[in-house]
Amino acid sequence: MNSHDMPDVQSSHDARDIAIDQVGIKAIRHPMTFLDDGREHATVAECQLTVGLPADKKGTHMSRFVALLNEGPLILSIAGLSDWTRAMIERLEAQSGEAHFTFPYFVAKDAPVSGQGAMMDYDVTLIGRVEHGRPHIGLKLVIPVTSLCPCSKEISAYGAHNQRSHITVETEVSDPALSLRELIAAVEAEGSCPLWGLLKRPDEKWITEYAFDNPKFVEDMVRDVANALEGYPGINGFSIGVENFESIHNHSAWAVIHRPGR
Ligand SMILES: Nc1nc2c(ncn2[C@@H]2O[C@H](COP(=O)(O)OP(=O)(O)OP(=O)(O)O)[C@@H](O)[C@H]2O)c(=O)[nH]1
Repeated sequence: MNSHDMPDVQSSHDARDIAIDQVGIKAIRHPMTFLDDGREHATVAECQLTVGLPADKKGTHMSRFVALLNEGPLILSIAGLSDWTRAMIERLEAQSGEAHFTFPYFVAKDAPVSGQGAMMDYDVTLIGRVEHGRPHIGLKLVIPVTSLCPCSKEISAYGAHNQRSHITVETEVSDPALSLRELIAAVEAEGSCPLWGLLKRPDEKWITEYAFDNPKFVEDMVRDVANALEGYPGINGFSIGVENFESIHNHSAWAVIHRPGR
């Protein structure tokens, strides 16, 4: 029995008269090449692909999302995301849709003193959205840094507690030529110290002293990142969340700043 002889339940009429904002698939992993700064980055994306479904339609065409992912290699860039999302919506015979791709983005970084190179990974989500025919590109970055507590430094005879922190930035992209690598570098500079994959002893001494000379509360970091992103070319509005995985507590310190886009 081929599919033409089978009942097409998804395409049947639905009498409840309730439109669905987003329906589709999530948590599907797929090999992907991400283009940024003129370079190809091999990675694996976790995808969430959805479309809007009109009130009178029973179901969407679920299999078509997967078919689209598998049509040739998945090669994406910030600039190419809108076209991919449009193609998805067309394929699903929908009017609106969203495509989320979450993946580790690897940057080759040289240690600050020894210069030894190693990969460092950042979690990135690219979000393509088409609504009322208009494309929008969203971005979510999770950037790990070191933070060192200014209070602890001030009150202690020696040392200061420090920890790994996550700076999460969500923003709308207004210029598809935006460089992800440069944006990550601009944000990570606002921690007490950036992270590297590989550090030899001279590097470890350097980063220990660098963080000690740049103590920051969670409030300092969220404000400094907001300052760095205010007027940053190629983005429109942002939300910044900073989480310090406190080494002196079994809980996190957390701060958020929202700046709506124009
Ligand atoms: N809409 C919908 N589909 C589901 C659901 N659960 C499973 N399916 C999918 O139903 C799919 C088959 O339906 P379609 O994608 O419409 O397949 P088809 O009708 O053969 O293909 P088209 O003619 O392209 O629509 C399978 O890929 C399943 O993943 C669900 O809750 N809703």
